[in-house]
Amino acid sequence: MARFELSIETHFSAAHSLRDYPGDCARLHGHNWHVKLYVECTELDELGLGIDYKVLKSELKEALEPWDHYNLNDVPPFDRINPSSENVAAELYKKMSSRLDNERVRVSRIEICETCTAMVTYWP
Ligand SMILES: Nc1nc2c(c(=O)[nH]1)N=C([C@H](O)[C@H](O)COP(=O)(O)OP(=O)(O)OP(=O)(O)O)CN2
Ligand SMILES: [Zn+2]
Repeated sequence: MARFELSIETHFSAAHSLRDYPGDCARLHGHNWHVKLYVECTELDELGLGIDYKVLKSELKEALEPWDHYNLNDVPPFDRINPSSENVAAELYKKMSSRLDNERVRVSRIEICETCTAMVTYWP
C-alpha cells in the first residue's frame, strides 16, 4: 500500500508560564510557537492529492485561533494542565485529528518548537 506523509508549518504567538516550575519558566513569558503538522494519506484523490495543503493550512489556522495572542494558562485545558510544549502538542494533535481524520487521511504527528533550540514531537 502506498503511503504519503504531507506536512505544513505555521506559527502562533502566545504567552505561558509553567506552574510549579523551579526556575524562570514559572514567570509569564511569550513565544512565537512554531508548529509542524504531519498527515499520512493512503490514497490520492482524482486530482492526485492526498489532501489539499490549503485545507491543512486553513484547518490548522482555525484550530490555533483560540490560542493565538492569548495567555495559554487562561485557555482550557491549560487552565488545569501546564501549557508545556508536550501538552500543547498533544492537545493540538487531538484538535487536528478530529478535524482531519477520515478513511484516507490521518494526522500522524505534531511538532512544536517554543524556541529554535527546543522542540517536541507528539504522536499517539
Ligand atoms: N520538556 C520541557 N521543558 C521545558 C519546557 C517545556 O515545555 N517542556 N518549557 C520551558 C520554558 O517554557 C522555556 O520557555 C523554554 O525553555 P528554553 O528552551 O530553555 O528557553 P530559553 O529561551 O531559556 O533557552 P536558552 O537556550 O536557555 O536561552 C522550559 N523547559
Ligand atoms: Zn516557554
